[in-house]
Amino acid sequence: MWRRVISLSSSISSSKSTLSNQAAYRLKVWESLTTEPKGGIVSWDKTPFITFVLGGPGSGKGTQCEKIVETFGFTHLSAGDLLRREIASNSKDGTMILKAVIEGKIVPSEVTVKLIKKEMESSDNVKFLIDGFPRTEENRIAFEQMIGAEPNIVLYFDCPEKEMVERVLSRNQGRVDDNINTMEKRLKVFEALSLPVINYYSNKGKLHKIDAVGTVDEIFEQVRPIFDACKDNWSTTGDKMRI
Ligand SMILES: Nc1ncnc2c1ncn2[C@@H]1O[C@H](COP(=O)(O)OP(=O)(O)OP(=O)(O)O)[C@@H](O)[C@H]1O
Ligand SMILES: Nc1ccn([C@H]2C[C@H](O)[C@@H](COP(=O)(O)O)O2)c(=O)n1
Ligand SMILES: [Mg+2]
Repeated sequence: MWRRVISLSSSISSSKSTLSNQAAYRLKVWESLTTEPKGGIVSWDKTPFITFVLGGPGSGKGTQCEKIVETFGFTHLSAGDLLRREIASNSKDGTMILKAVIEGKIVPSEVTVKLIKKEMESSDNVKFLIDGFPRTEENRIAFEQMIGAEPNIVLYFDCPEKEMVERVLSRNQGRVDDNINTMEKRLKVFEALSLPVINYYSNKGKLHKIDAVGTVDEIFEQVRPIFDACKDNWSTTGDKMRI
């Protein structure tokens, strides 16, 4: 397995420029389409507290989100889960989403942000963990434009590729993308398109980098103080929002 990951790493640089070019093109198209926010941004009764949860495939985002929900009362919105729900419900975008997920590609931002927005609007909570999003600069800009908000903090679970591959291949949850072929593609996409987003938040001083190797409880002990330190920020938020 390790050997396969090493060879994958060496192929990343050759594929990166193509992926980046595609992303830059899509970003340009997106920006040209979104001079005005579509469908109106969310209007809040109380200021939301938004956490983006980032990290490579299998780095443990969902696992840590469950612990954050239990301990700090956040609402967990996993972009991947919302997209899988669309596939399962045979919605109009279901086939397109399934194809993207199997190929390890990123679904167009407008589709994903609409799903997130719907969940945020119908929630009584104002503390959100948005897991696996934004995966690209296009995702990030779409969120800002369609939701009209930015994250308060961003968590980044930093995990070696070897560990991510092992975790994904032993996950056993029946996911169509938990196989070595899709995983190799997802790792390339993560490096080419998601790392720039992580750097963006690092430059803004919003990033909390967490070493994602260790037991689930050990990792959570790095996460806990981040939220303890934010409690004052969200204690002024209420529990209702409206459109
Ligand atoms: N610290 C850990 N040590 C060992 N295994 C872990 C750890 N954290 C999570 N796992 C396991 O690794 C697998 C991947 O974890 P999880 O689903 O939380 O990752 P993820 O970042 O949400 O992945 P994806 O981006 O593919 O949704 C799961 O089977 C989970 O039980
Ligand atoms: N912002 C996102 C999040 C997810 N996807 C697609 C592509 C991913 O490989 C897949 C699974 O996501 P995960 O459960 O690993 O977070 O869903 C996307 O296109 N855009
Ligand atoms: Mg997950």
